[in-house]
Amino acid sequence: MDVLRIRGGVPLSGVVSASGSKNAALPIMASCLLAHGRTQLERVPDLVDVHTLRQLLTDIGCHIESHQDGVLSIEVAEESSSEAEYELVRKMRASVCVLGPLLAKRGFARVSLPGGCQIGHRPIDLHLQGLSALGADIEIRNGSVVASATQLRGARVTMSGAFGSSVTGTCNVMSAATLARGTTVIDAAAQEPEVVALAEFLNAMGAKIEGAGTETIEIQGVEALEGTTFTIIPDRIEAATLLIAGAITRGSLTVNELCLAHLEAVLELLSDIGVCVETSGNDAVRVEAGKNSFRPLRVSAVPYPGVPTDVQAQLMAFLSTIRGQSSIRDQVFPDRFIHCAELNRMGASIQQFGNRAVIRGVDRLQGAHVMASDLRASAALVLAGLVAQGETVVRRIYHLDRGYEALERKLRCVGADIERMDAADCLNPPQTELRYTA
Ligand SMILES: CC(=O)N[C@H]1[C@@H](OP(=O)(O)OP(=O)(O)OC[C@H]2O[C@@H](n3ccc(=O)[nH]c3=O)[C@H](O)[C@@H]2O)O[C@H](CO)[C@@H](O)[C@@H]1O
Ligand SMILES: C=C(OP(=O)(O)O)C(=O)O
Repeated sequence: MDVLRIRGGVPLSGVVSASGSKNAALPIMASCLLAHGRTQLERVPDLVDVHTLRQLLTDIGCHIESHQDGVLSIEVAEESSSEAEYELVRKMRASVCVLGPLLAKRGFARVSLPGGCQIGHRPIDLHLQGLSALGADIEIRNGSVVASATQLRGARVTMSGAFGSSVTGTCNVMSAATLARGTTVIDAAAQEPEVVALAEFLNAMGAKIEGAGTETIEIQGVEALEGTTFTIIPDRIEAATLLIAGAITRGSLTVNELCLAHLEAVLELLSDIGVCVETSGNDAVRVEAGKNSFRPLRVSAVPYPGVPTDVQAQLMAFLSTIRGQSSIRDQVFPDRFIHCAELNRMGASIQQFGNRAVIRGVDRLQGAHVMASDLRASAALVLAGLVAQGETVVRRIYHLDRGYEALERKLRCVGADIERMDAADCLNPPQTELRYTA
């Protein structure tokens, strides 16, 4: 099993590019099931979740070819199987996004209940209520959702749950509604850029969707959708992770090929902390953190356009290195705090109180052997390792590989001392000495 070994303390400097967005690419790939003819997707990130979904789509009849530079062509070759098996679905949350398209196009879907990151309770009741409202018969049988419908009908549905709107729930219902008879209105729709990207993609295939990016989405059903060509939006979570890598190492780092508009809350937060943030056009940001003194602060992770829950762990790593007391509340996934204990192993001082973590900044983190528990927790541990004194070994990086394209290569290009190696070659915990600030 691979691990990442990081020797911390190098301020990152230079230029690095954001990849295409995982969370936009996955529902878009799933929605290719709705179309006749071939779709060409550009800027698809090369990461494990994309490979997993590719396998799943192949199993249910898609013909998929990879071309150079992240170009993927997807065409439905046959429709005899509409069953997404546990072995693949358990590996990632977004596999549930095939449910709506299969139901709308083939009238039947059997999809294992999804896996994904262990970041707390992750029901799919809003997906199922939405699809039922469109006329589907749905039951849970032996760990799978079994859904059928001869013809979906437009309806008014809500995506409002106890912790906000569901992102993949909105994607599922919106894509199913494209082929429903009549008009569907989704109230309390998720407003994330990935939902907007999916709506734009579906419209490019011939759907009639309005209002994506607001809390009300209206979809007029059409008879059929046709393949198209579409470019995946930049990954705002990866971009934020890279910017925090620049800041936490007190470096000077430019991230380009990102979408500035999608990162406003994160950039404002970095500025509030005291990081010098310079933007250039709509697609590049430089963080300069060498000589600044930073301020602790209170952050709440909330739905878009606020600070994303998917950046919460990475921010926590950064705040751990800033003197004074900060706090982070996660209002989307109130239990998403497994990384606290691992950051504390590196000398951080973090205490969890319900959906809030209180962080007392320390002068220095120390290298340690740590274990990744989920995708963004892995990223947080890598960031902590980049600034820690001595050597950090991050284990279980298969979580990281699910959602980051070539992260260690990108970090190495801007100066990080980071390498992937076999766990067996990295057995001895590093010798470090812990020094806390009072
Ligand atoms: C593949 C993908 O795009 N994953 C993202 C997506 O996950 P995902 O779409 O799974 O997350 P949701 O937006 O559905 O979840 C948001 C909140 O709603 C709750 N909920 C969700 C569905 C439901 O049917 N009932 C319900 O109560 C969840 O438990 C959570 O508290 O959005 C999350 C929130 O921005 C991100 O962290 C994930 O990276
Ligand atoms: C939580 C995430 O992914 P998933 O929803 O696939 O578990 C994520 O991308 O941070």
